[in-house]
Amino acid sequence: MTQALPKGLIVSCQARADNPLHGPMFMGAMALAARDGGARGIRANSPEDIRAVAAAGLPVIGIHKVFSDEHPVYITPDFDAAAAIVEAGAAIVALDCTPRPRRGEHPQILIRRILDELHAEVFADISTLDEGLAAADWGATYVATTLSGYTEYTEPKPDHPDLALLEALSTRLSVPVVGEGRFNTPDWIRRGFDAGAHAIVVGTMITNPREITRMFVQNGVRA
Ligand SMILES: CC(=O)N[C@H](C=O)[C@@H](O)[C@H](O)[C@H](O)COP(=O)(O)O
Repeated sequence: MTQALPKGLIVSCQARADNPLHGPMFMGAMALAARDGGARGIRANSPEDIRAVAAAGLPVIGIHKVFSDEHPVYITPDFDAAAAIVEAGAAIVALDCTPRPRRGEHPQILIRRILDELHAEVFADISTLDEGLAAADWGATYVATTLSGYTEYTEPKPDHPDLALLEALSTRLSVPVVGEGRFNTPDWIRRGFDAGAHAIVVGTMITNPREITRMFVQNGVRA
């Protein structure tokens, strides 16, 4: 089966409401810049931003973040969120496939409905090997390390990607495995591909000038 997501670098173009670059105009421009720099795909949040980044002509991994005080799951937590981003032009839907409480369907049901009813591919964001194996069993088209370090039961936010998880998934799975989360330098990306990644998603270090500036200030500036 041919997948929509090519091998290579995928750039995540996201800016939350408190970020000066929030909004479809900026995210659309980021996607064009990423395409011209060699990105093979774009990850974007919300129907508005997805419509804007689609103009770059690359495959889009769409997410729809819905934050709530009641549930820890916020990345595409239910079927309506998935349907809205497919309608906006995402051929691939990424969703949280951890077993944590959510407002929508169990991920097993959600994956099936996205495949069968929306005819989109499914990109499973997971945080452990078991979660990745389960998501692939349930039919996910891709499995990605996105949530490692961001669930209560995984190592809290180390400053490097989870290469061990990437390698374990690549060894065990036949679906393409994607590295995502804290791939902050080209060297980490190389190591990610060496560990078996089909693609690597980079966000912050390419599309978030506020965090890039902070990193320079904290690590390079002498007071
Ligand atoms: C945990 C979570 O919500 N991750 C989000 C998923 O869409 C984004 O905030 C990240 O920026 C993205 O995964 C890329 O990772 P990094 O920015 O580290 O390159």
